[in-house]
Amino acid sequence: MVCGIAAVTMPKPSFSLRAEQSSALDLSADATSGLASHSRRDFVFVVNPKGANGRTGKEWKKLLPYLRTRLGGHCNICESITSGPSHAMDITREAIREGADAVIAVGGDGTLHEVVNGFFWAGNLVPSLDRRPEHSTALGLIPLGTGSDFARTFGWKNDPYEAVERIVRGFKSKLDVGIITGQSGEQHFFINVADIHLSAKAGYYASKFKRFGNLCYVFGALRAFIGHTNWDLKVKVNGGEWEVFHKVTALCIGNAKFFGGGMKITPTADPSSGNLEVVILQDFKWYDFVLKLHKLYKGTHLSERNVSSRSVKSIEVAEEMCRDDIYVQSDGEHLGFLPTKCSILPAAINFFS
Ligand SMILES: Nc1ncnc2c1ncn2[C@@H]1O[C@H](COP(=O)(O)OP(=O)(O)OP(=O)(O)O)[C@@H](O)[C@H]1O
Repeated sequence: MVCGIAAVTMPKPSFSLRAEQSSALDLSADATSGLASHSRRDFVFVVNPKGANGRTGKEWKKLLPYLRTRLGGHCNICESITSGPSHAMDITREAIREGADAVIAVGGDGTLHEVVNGFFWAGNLVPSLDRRPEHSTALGLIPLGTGSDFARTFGWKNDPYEAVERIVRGFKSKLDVGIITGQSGEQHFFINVADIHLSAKAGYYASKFKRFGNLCYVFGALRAFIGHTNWDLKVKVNGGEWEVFHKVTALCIGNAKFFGGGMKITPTADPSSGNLEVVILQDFKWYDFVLKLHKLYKGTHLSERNVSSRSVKSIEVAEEMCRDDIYVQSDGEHLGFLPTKCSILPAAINFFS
């Protein structure tokens, strides 16, 4: 048992799920037998109240009564509001350790990214402390962000009611997770797209303009063009030889298809394929973006002369000449600068789909 039927708001990462069981619920005889702890499923909703400029928090308040009606009969609904960046990660780890059946990210791609990273600790899936070894916590998503790009791969809209119905239906599929290692050697996990150079720089600046909604991506891109140069990058695929790609504008590594608020950048990616799809844009000038933007949004850019793509299990990317200023991001979150390494963890997480 993770927490009571009543929604519980937890301002700090360390919430004792089991402690709430006895106070919030009268489990009477079952509780003493130890069976009741697993008789109702425990679903933890990790809500970023500041997502989409605060819209996530407002929508969540409206959604909660509906959620209770649809799920409350079968599950303990545990609401956990994040207090700031990275909090979703801590909440998720704690919930999994305490035996939650599902952790559901409520917010945008940044919140989902943090929840996914919370499934891991020191490179491994976080184990549950009080469940059978075969128990696994499922991941869910109520997309309520600015871009909500991950949801687009499945054709989902920012519709929280539809998302609740998916969770009620309970159908799950296995999702691959990308692993990305930054300059410091520290591992991070991504579920959507990791990208390098211009797009990552644009993402970095877009995060500063979120108050303008989806326009943040336009402002971010315009800002990123200032001082941008297409650089030669070294790429090593699947542990092979280093290969030089000249004048790289952006290199994108997709577990899923969309980034930047709806751009279908890695159109052949499939988060259940066991592969990452790499798309490299070379020697793009600013006017190429004007002329080819519609193709990037539709995902029809792979046939362009200066675009290449391939399916990989792992990829390493480094500067041909050391520069230390080539941006790297994963799932729209700034990670640092090159060099970087990515690989895939196939079928790592059960996902409500
Ligand atoms: N309570 C909080 N206050 C401020 N920032 C928060 C809080 N909780 C989480 N965050 C941060 O907000 C960032 C953005 O949130 P989120 O991704 O949910 O919304 P978004 O940026 O509007 O959507 P998208 O990423 O889909 O464009 C997250 O990366 C997270 O670190």
